[in-house]
Amino acid sequence: MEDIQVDKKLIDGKAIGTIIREEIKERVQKLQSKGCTPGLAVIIVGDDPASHTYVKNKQKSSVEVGMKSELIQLAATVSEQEILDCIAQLNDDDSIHGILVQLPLPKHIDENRVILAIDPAKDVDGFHPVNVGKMMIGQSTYLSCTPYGIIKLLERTNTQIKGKHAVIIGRSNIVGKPMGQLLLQRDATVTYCHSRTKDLAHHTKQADILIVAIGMAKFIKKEHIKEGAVVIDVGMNRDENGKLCGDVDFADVKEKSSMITPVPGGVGPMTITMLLKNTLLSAEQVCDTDKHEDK
Ligand SMILES: Nc1nc2c(c(=O)[nH]1)N[C@@H](CN(C=O)c1ccc(C(=O)N[C@@H](CCC(=O)O)C(=O)O)cc1)CN2
Ligand SMILES: [Mg+2]
Repeated sequence: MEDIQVDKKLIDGKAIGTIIREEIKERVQKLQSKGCTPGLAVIIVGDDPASHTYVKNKQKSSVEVGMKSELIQLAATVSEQEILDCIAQLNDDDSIHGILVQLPLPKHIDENRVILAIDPAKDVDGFHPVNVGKMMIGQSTYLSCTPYGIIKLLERTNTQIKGKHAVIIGRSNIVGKPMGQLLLQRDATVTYCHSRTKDLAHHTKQADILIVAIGMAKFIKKEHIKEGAVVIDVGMNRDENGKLCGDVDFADVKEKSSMITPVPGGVGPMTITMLLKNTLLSAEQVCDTDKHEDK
């Protein structure tokens, strides 16, 4: 018999993402049998190679689960009004259930105005203030894909959240801030840390669940964590050899943690998985008469 080595400490976002994508695919097939194909439109501005890679991945993944994918590529010199016009057209297009604008945008474009132009019902990134507001007060809505994916990683690994102390390093609108809210709603005690936090290790050492989104390669060492902590690494950096790595020094921290996400293959694949999930939910709202609880 084949001996399959399973690393029990590793939170395998790629594997968990694949299982969830299979579930999404089945639900897409159900919609298709009723004559409705979920459609995702992605707007990309400029030619940042990393952004183009993520967008290609989003397109490929959406087609793999049976969705229609539409790509709108705009030059880096495009005016803000042209982007807004493009969004207005997609808002009115009944074959499109999800719209996202790949970030970051060029400096001359106001990201907030662009996000505000997306119909909240099609905002599958969960970045529109209406959806952020709903999330804050615990109403059913599209959740920002990275924190939503992290919640799914914790759930699917049976990590208890209730009563645990979760420490988040990072306070961005798309990861840190919503992450804390989602954990709070699941009865965690939440501490936010950031670049100005004094004695960071004092806080991180108290974490049962440590979420790291600080943007500094291999910054978190074993001295920063409590024995047995669950460590979630949102970072994506290049190390001194140009190799992709997280904000956590994986080799240093792994032994002391009870579970840890790798980079690559941890949080990243879940971000795209939850984008597919949000697009599915949007299409179900429009096409399906069945009620779906799990938003
Ligand atoms: N409109 C949005 N823009 C951006 C988002 C977002 O959610 N919506 N998030 C990031 C980029 N991003 C998706 O857009 C993203 C980044 C990385 C990954 C990922 O799977 N990473 C892999 C490694 C990839 C590699 O080899 O380079 C991993 O961690 O395993 C997915 C999505 C900013 N912009
Ligand atoms: Mg800008």
